[in-house]
Amino acid sequence: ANGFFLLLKTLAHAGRYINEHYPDEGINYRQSVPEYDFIIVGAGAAGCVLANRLSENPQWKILLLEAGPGENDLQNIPLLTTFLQNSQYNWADIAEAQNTSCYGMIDQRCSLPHGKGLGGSTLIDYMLYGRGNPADYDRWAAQGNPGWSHADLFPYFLKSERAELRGLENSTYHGKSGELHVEFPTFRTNLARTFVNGAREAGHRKLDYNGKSQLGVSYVQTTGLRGMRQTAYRAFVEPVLYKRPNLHVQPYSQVLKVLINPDTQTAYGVTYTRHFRNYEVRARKEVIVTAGNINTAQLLLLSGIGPREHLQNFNLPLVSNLPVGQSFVDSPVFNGLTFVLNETGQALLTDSRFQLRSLGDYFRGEGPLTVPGGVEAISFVRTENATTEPGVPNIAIVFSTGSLVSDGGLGLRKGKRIKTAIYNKVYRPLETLRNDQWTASVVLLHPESRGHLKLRSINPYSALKIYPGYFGADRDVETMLEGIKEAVRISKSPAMRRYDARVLGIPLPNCEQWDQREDEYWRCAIRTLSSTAYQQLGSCRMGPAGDPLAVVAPDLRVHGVQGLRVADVSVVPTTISAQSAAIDYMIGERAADIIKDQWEQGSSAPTSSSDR
Ligand SMILES: Cc1cc2nc3c(=O)[nH]c(=O)nc-3n(C[C@H](O)[C@H](O)[C@H](O)COP(=O)(O)OP(=O)(O)OC[C@H]3O[C@@H](n4cnc5c(N)ncnc54)[C@H](O)[C@@H]3O)c2cc1C
Repeated sequence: ANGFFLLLKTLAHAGRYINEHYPDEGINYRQSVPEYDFIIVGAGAAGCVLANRLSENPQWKILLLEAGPGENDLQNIPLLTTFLQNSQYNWADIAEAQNTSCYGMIDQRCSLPHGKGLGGSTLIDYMLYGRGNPADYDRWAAQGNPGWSHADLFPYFLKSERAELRGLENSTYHGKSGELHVEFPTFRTNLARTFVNGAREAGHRKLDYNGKSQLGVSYVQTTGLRGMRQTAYRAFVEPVLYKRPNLHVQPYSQVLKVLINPDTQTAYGVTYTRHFRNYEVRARKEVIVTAGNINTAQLLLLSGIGPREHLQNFNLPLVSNLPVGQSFVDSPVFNGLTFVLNETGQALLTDSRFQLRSLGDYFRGEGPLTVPGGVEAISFVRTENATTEPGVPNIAIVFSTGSLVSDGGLGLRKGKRIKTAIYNKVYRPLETLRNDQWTASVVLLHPESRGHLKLRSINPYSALKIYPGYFGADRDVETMLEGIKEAVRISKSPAMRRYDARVLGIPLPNCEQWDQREDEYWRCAIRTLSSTAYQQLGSCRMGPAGDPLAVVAPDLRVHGVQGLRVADVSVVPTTISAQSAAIDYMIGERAADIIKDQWEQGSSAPTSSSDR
């Protein structure tokens, strides 16, 4: 399959070339004016929803500023997902060296990809659409965040969604008239069907994980539109941009600082850079930061909002002393559980004729290229020793056909920074093996371990120091181990035994002192090959005044500052039982309603959120 993946990679490069040489084509960018009502920083899922909903009011002028480029159809092929981490759409942050994890990554530093461009992380994500568990949101509300219980938020999930899910047409758990298409990929391998059947035999119920209950197995629901990636920008901004002269969008515009009047503690605009020139633009009403979990924290810190001592170390004048970056949490995934089959022809792109035909199929919205990164099914599991509420999973087992070598070692291996010595010893032999493989990626949904973020310098182009802290709590390793055992149990179900699938028998070089039948081997493997599951949250956590961990109030205003809100996954106060895109869309919807309520009720500014 290497040749075919090289072809796909070439297509992706062509897309990059087009973006770089014709940067504004097809983006409908309009030159900004000196003042807007609302400035939105970052065109990720939440930012795009906000741009759409706030510009519904023709009296309001909205500016959406985005640091990265526009999107490109050539890169919207879902199967290309693993390559996109090596594209211009990734900020490509790298964590600091870790003591308790990332042993298998170059310099013990795991990569932390997140999206850059119109659409944010939805440009490069795996497109899985999952909303988590009602209990996740009830936990937020119970911690002093009125308006954020599941009952409050459920309508917002439905509002965004336009479900076209075969078999769930009459489900009341799905929205039918929103902007964001949600579908099952049209293509399925027999191996995925067997996995779902095997999981059922192992006691997992087949269900809609976005329905009444979440514990069980399902084919993945994705944010695709007839097989093509649908980014947040394409869903929420592109369709309205020409119709709304009050909405301006500027790619290639990186915000450097939020401008805050130190006397009134009020945000009044931002400075940004575009094509090597700096600009200042003012906000009559509010600046809304939706720059993602990492960059939102960075922007606040650079603007004088953060822990007093940390800002003092950089001689940054303090605006509000808040724990920005202190509640960073990232769910790890273990990608090292690969099974080798006794058969060939079951994987996505094994046959060369099939590969070429698949390009034609793709343009009809069919075929294997519509499967995001090879991911086809998922089972949400509550393991025996789980501490989550009944019905709330602590592990997700994500099924994909193939293994780390299926993209020719060109995508995921590079994206994850896996050491060459490990790849060569353990995985490279699979490149020439005719037998098919499948991988169970085990995701820890509710880690106890916490990380944190710090400024590296006051240079806004310099990446933050990121300490994800994976497996700082031993308990997280044990939960992951339980997840691995459950995946192995599924592999031994009668349905799956048909393929006589065996766990890949080559041990990781740094764990060789243990036998693969011993738990200790897997504990070592977990700390070696786990990395981000792309569920980073909480760096600007939401909570009431007086909550020592809170950065924003339940109405998303930054504590102690007027005219400034944060409205993305960085505000999420506790972990969720899903990946984060659907949650980010929901936060955008909820934020838009809060803002409309506060400004449309009266013409004056909302009163100050609590000072501390
Ligand atoms: C590789 C990967 C796979 C994922 N897979 C899934 C999945 O399958 N399912 C799922 O639900 N979730 C997934 N996620 C997570 C999901 O995509 C994100 O949680 C979600 O999009 C977060 O949205 P956000 O708005 O908070 O941030 P982002 O989407 O990251 O958007 C922030 C935007 O702000 C811009 N920005 C940042 N700083 C500045 C600045 N200073 N000035 C101007 N603009 C700025 C960025 O360029 C970016 O476009 C994945 C994420 C990644 C990275």
